[in-house]
Amino acid sequence: MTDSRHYSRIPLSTRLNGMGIALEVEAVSKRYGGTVALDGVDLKVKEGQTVAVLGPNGAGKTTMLSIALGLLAPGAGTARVFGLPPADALRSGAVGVLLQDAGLLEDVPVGELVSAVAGMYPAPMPVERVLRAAGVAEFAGRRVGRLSGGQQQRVRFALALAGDPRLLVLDEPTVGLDVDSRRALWQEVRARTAEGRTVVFATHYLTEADDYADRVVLLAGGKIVADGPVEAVKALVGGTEVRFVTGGADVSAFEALPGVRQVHIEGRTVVLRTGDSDATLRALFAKFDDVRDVRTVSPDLESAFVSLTGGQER
Ligand SMILES: Nc1ncnc2c1ncn2[C@@H]1O[C@H](COP(=O)(O)OP(=O)(O)OP(=O)(O)O)[C@@H](O)[C@H]1O
Repeated sequence: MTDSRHYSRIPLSTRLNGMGIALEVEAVSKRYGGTVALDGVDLKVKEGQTVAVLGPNGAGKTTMLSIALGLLAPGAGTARVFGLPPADALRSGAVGVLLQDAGLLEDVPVGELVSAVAGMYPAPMPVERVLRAAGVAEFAGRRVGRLSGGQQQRVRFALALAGDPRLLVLDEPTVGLDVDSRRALWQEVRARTAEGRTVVFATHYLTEADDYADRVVLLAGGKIVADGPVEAVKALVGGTEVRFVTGGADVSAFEALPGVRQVHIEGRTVVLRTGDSDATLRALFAKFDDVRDVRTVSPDLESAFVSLTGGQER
């Protein structure tokens, strides 16, 4: 028979092992007065995934992450982290969080702050390692309030790492960071995902999603409008572009080529959007002998973003 007293002494982070789903929101909605911030959002993040949450300003990214972490009450729906109410998972040290503009204690030296926060967790990362990983070691003795905006953002990242969490949730983590600090942050994120840890981050930098995420969740107007591997989301915009220069021929001749869905002309360049670039190219060369400077361009995340969010501001 299980001894429940004994069980309750096992650190929560151990009890969470092997549950499979790191973060989950189900049928979550949230309104602020007349504004619908989230409208029936479902999201399950498996352990080990690196998920980028993208969307224009006001799409609901921060609201969704805050609800998922139990920092904001949903109007409807539920949130779980490692199968538990989010507050319990957060207390256990299983989750590290970096939120936009999170306030920091200003009068405390960086090293002391990191050390105090690490001390609240059952199995923290060694403080020296946190300071190095977040790139704050060089100013560990300085008071937080004296640091620049980018340096303070690095301190926020350090605090997110302090508990050596199995899940990191980062809301626009590289805002205000210089090139080297960005690279260092992503290097640490990569090191963690290589160990099978889970990372969920919101960003406006599509290249960050492209480079570091294995899954993209695209929010617009409080709804998830695309969710899948980066390549699949890119493919949603439909097909490859074939561009070439030609002396003549009219649009309808190109429209008749196999696979072609759309044709437009940019000066002397013809741009075909095709669902089967191999077939299009074979027929193009067979039928038109004055075609030159042929290039094929795969859709990028930027075009997927614009097409799926209706070209809203981001
Ligand atoms: N405390 C609040 N009071 C009123 N409206 C709010 C509040 N917080 C968010 N909203 C509104 O909810 C919607 C979603 O906001 P949210 O901050 O989640 O978007 P976001 O995708 O994170 O945007 P951004 O990219 O600008 O950070 C927006 O229309 C925003 O104006």
